[in-house]
Amino acid sequence: MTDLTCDVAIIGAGTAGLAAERSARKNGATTLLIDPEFIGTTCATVGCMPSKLLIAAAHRAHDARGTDTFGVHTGEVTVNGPEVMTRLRRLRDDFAGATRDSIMDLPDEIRIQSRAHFTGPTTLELEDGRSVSAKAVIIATGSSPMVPPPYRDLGDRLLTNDTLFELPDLPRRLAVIGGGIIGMELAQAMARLGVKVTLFDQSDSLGGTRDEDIHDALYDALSHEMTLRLGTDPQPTALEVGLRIDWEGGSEEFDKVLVATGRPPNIKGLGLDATGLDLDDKGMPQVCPATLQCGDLPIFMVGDADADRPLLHEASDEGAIAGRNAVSFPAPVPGTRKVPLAVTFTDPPLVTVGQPADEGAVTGTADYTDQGRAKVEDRATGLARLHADREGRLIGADLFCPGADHMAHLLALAITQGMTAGDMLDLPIYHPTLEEGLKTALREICGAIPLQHPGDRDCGSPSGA
Ligand SMILES: Cc1cc2nc3c(=O)[nH]c(=O)nc-3n(C[C@H](O)[C@H](O)[C@H](O)COP(=O)(O)OP(=O)(O)OC[C@H]3O[C@@H](n4cnc5c(N)ncnc54)[C@H](O)[C@@H]3O)c2cc1C
Ligand SMILES: NC(=O)c1ccc[n+]([C@@H]2O[C@H](COP(=O)([O-])OP(=O)(O)OC[C@H]3O[C@@H](n4cnc5c(N)ncnc54)[C@H](O)[C@@H]3O)[C@@H](O)[C@H]2O)c1
Repeated sequence: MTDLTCDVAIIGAGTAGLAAERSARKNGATTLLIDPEFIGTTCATVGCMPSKLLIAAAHRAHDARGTDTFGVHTGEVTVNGPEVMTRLRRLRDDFAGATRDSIMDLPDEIRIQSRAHFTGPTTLELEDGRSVSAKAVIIATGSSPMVPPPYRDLGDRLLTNDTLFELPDLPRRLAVIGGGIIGMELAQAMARLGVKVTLFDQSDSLGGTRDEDIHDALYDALSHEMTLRLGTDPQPTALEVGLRIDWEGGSEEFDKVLVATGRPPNIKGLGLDATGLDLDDKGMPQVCPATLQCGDLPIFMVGDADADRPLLHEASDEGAIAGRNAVSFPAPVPGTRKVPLAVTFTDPPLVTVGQPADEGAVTGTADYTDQGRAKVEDRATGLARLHADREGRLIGADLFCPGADHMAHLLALAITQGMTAGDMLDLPIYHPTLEEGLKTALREICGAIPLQHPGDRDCGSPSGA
């Protein structure tokens, strides 16, 4: 017997699931939003927002320590760990509370507090034994930290992004396992807050880069703030107090270890094998990135659950596309996917936009170690690489430089609009700004294509540009 029926059932009330529910309802469907907790999204509770709060405190400490060069003397800078963590949790709780309120604003009959698993392509069973029958199902179950076996028995010495933000105080010595996005952001933040940090990765390179020079600049910047041990196979041992990490050729003791070795999709226990979908060796179905449909069934997969572009704005976009397509099934419409944009909030930020420099691309470079505004601010470091096609149209960029998180949006706009390097040079670029640094890269592309240089466009550089 079916206990609940709807047009579209959404499993998971995170960013992607909430967007999917809104979209399906806006398109005329009756919906059910199923989640065991409704505690707020990963972004608000244990992801984007608390991590940025920690990073914000770290930036303040770093800037406070760096004032002497301006002739401004603040005296010794001290970091009060409990105060840092208390502010973090207070604001984090506000963000999470606002998200929870928006969930609670949904009509009661839509919210089903339970875990769900498939019993067929469009039928689900809830933990309390009730069943759900829908015309379409959207999977929006997110992802969770993967903790490799040797770290699982470390008790409270082990931290992941699920537990780090609950610490009452900052640890004195922290091992970070995984030099990907989470590892780099949190390792640098902790180091700037006075924690002695060693970052381990089994790979020889740090994550998030696709350009060798950008990687070298990133490595150089981080290596001044923490110990980097790449290409190692770290192995932990619990001590009476804290833990020891051994690797080939060395060992070091720590108070805590943060494991940031990736976040696989939450598909365990979902019963995907009951759907009839073809599953790969990881148990994942094929998901069309344009429609978010799984195979040819009325099942859609969005957000971190589909493992493609696991970022906040992509989770919202995917939810909205899938919500609409779940209603229009069996005629899903390909959604417009935005220019890929990823920002790692290190200082300076690490950014990728659009395509990498594939064969045939023309690349221009801007050096930020000698850029006027960056020098004014005592932040002169890193570089930007802009990539164009053979016609000079911008197709992508890799940046590790001050202001990269903001300039990335300008570049995404230019790529979306099909602008050439010359078109960008025809826009007003204020002096002296970080954006001005990009002119060097744009001019290099124009020269290499070559693009016609309008007779009335100046090619000089103002002082400190
Ligand atoms: C530390 C950290 C920092 C980050 N920083 C950024 C950032 O700065 N910028 C950025 O763009 N992205 C960032 N991200 C990534 C971003 O947070 C995620 O991409 C986004 O939150 C994914 O949203 P989602 O809806 O897919 O998943 P979630 O928000 O995790 O939602 C999944 C929901 O599914 C529910 N669920 C799971 N299984 C079941 C089941 N069987 N039945 C019912 N419900 C179920 C869960 O309870 C949960 O509510 C960060 C992530 C982390 C971890
Ligand atoms: N600013 C942002 O947008 C932001 C911030 C944080 C997280 N996120 C999202 O969260 C996702 C997950 O981030 P993440 O950093 O956990 O994963 P990741 O995939 O970016 O990095 C994992 C790293 O761990 C290493 N690793 C794996 N197993 C290991 C082991 N046993 N020992 C040592 N190293 C090991 C890998 O080589 C890799 O470098 C990201 O893909 C991103 O989408 C985004």
